[in-house]
Amino acid sequence: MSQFWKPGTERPQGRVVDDEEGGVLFLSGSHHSSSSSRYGYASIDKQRQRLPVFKYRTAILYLVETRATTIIVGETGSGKTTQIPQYLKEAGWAAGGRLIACTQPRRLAVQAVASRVAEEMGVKLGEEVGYTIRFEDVTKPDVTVLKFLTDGVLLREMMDDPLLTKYRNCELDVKVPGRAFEHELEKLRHVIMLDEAHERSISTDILLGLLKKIQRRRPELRLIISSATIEAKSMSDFFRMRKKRREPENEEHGLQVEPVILSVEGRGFNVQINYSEEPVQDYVQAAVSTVLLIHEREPAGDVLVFLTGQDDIDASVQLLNDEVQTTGKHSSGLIVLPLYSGLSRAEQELVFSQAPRGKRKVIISTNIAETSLTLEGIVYVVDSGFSKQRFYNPISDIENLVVAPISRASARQRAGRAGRVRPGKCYRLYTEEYFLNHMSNEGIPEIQRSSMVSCVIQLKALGIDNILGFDWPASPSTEAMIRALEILYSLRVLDDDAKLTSPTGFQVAEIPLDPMVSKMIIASSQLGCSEEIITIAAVLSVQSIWISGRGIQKESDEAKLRFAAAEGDHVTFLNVYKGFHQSGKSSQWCHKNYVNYHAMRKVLEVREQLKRIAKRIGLVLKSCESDMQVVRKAVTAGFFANACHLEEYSHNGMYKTLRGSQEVYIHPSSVLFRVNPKWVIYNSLVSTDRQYMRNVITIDPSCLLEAAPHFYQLQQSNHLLR
Ligand SMILES: Nc1ncnc2c1ncn2[C@@H]1O[C@H](COP(=O)(O)OP(=O)(O)OP(=O)(O)O)[C@@H](O)[C@H]1O
Repeated sequence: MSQFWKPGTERPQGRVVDDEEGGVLFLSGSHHSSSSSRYGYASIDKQRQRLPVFKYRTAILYLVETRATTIIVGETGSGKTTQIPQYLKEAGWAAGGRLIACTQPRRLAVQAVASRVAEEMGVKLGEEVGYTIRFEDVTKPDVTVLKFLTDGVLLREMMDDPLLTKYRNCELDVKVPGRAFEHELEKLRHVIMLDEAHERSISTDILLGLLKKIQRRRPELRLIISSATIEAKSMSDFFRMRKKRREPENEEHGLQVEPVILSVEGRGFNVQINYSEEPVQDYVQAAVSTVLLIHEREPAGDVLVFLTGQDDIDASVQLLNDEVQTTGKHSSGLIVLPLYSGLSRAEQELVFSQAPRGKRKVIISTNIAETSLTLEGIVYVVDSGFSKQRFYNPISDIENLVVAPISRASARQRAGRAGRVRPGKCYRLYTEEYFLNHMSNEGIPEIQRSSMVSCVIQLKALGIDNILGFDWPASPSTEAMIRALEILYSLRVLDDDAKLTSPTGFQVAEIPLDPMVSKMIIASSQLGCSEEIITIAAVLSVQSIWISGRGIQKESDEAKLRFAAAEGDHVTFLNVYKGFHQSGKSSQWCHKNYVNYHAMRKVLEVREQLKRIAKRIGLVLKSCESDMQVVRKAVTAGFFANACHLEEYSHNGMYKTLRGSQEVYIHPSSVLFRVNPKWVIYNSLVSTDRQYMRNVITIDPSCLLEAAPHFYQLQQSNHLLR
């Protein structure tokens, strides 16, 4: 490997050195001195005590006792996520029916951390320690005291309980005076921990703004904000109360409202960083070659590879599996597993299973595995240096998923996936010079590069009317806000006073999907095609149901033609779903038809969950059998804003969006590629050399006027009906 790889510059051990100084991600000053086997045999209590955060237990508990907001910064693997909630419980913060909540930005991390903490506490998952993620609640009322949940779920819970009073689970008599009041106040004291705040997910940012607001009303609500790399100072400034808002009576109760920062020193095991000597041209190919080299030359230990999305992960899984089958020489003993959010639960959980003796597990993942996860066997990490990120342009109202370079903070998180239970190595598929001089230090907060539509609807559902005046840790652009209000108004989710409409606005807010998809589902209930539309919504929620990859494009395109519907992709999805169902949900059927079996299992899961929600909010579940005209109408009711028409004299399939006149093309993966019907609606855009529409359906333009007369103004109607 020496020809290809350059180790990061060596530094003496013993002190945490910032990697900018020396080009080495220093995991020196390592807390663990034990070998992996020693570590493996240590009792759970011993393991817990060896974590760097343990030395800070008393300090943390003191700060939480005396401060409204505590910001804890510590290296990856120092024990923040798994230990701090347990310390709080041990110190009595869960006594008297209270609940300690700890949020994570990612679903997989929530499940993994909850089961680890349950194991450490020796309890059954779902009892004292539980978790809640979208569509899944594994907690027990009156029994669960430690609850892990996604930041998105906590936000949704706030819609029903804006002051989060349920986290105290006890009645309160607020009128009692004097010492009794203190007793009542005691009941209110509970802790919410926002973990991995450095990821700056939209939901975490909204929570930060909301919790700051709640704290003004309920300062006895304690907040812990924890992260590996957060810019602690700016977070602390955000929570600093402005003078006029300070409430001296809280300080009389011994509580200081000003935030405090605690820095936890010490890291996990050493991780040796290696950089590519030359810039890499093709990171998929480079990742595959690196895995094969590791397998050939390095001692036992599993490998975790970070790529960007389902396409390149599936491609590299296939390349590695081909290698295993054809040459067998270098690759026997490899077990290759994909990991991305489009996989079903069962498939995702495979990555936690232990490889059989003599085998090496290779997990190829998106950044879903970047934070909080401990995958026990991982010794080697391969980092492509890229991830798929959302970028939104409020002027064109186009949100793209773009493959973009990661930040140094992300690179450190990725490296940190090795070295959690024993020393490890990280292979970065970029040069050291690039890491030091060209990578940004932190990523851009998601809120500043996303459409605000979902965010606005959530805030509205929380009763926050002055959205433009909301206190954000990082402000979204005014254009994005205005654009979101405009879209929600046109979907008739907001009324003339920018309040949620009844029932549509409230129903849309209840469905945890993009409001356009939610509106499509609500319309389908009225049109009598909700069974079909819910299937379509479930398919749209996974990245792709097709198997694609190098060398199989022709076969996969031919297979797709077997299901292709003249109406477009949405109806094609219904044909695939029907075929899958009729085959008895068979994996062989999927294999034969180039359909991604994992993705179809996920579709089944999401579909069931959506049906449950639809019933709960009073929608009628009904099938339209073969009447695809109503299906198109329902899609139009949600996605009318994405209507496009083919340019009259276009010979290369150029469309223009009706609103904004943006130039767009049908994506080659669509069944309507090269068919080029006159009028279409798309579900999303991807941008490569051009703006491509993904998941496209033909429409009758008169349906646009029917679905959104206010949106497509009269002056456009002549053009529409031309
Ligand atoms: N499932 C697990 N199996 C074995 N060890 C684990 C597991 N989960 C956690 N650990 C041990 O606990 C340590 C601390 O994990 P924890 O997730 O609490 O750290 P953290 O500081 O929150 O890191 P990060 O910011 O990366 O999430 C790990 O480095 C590992 O040694």
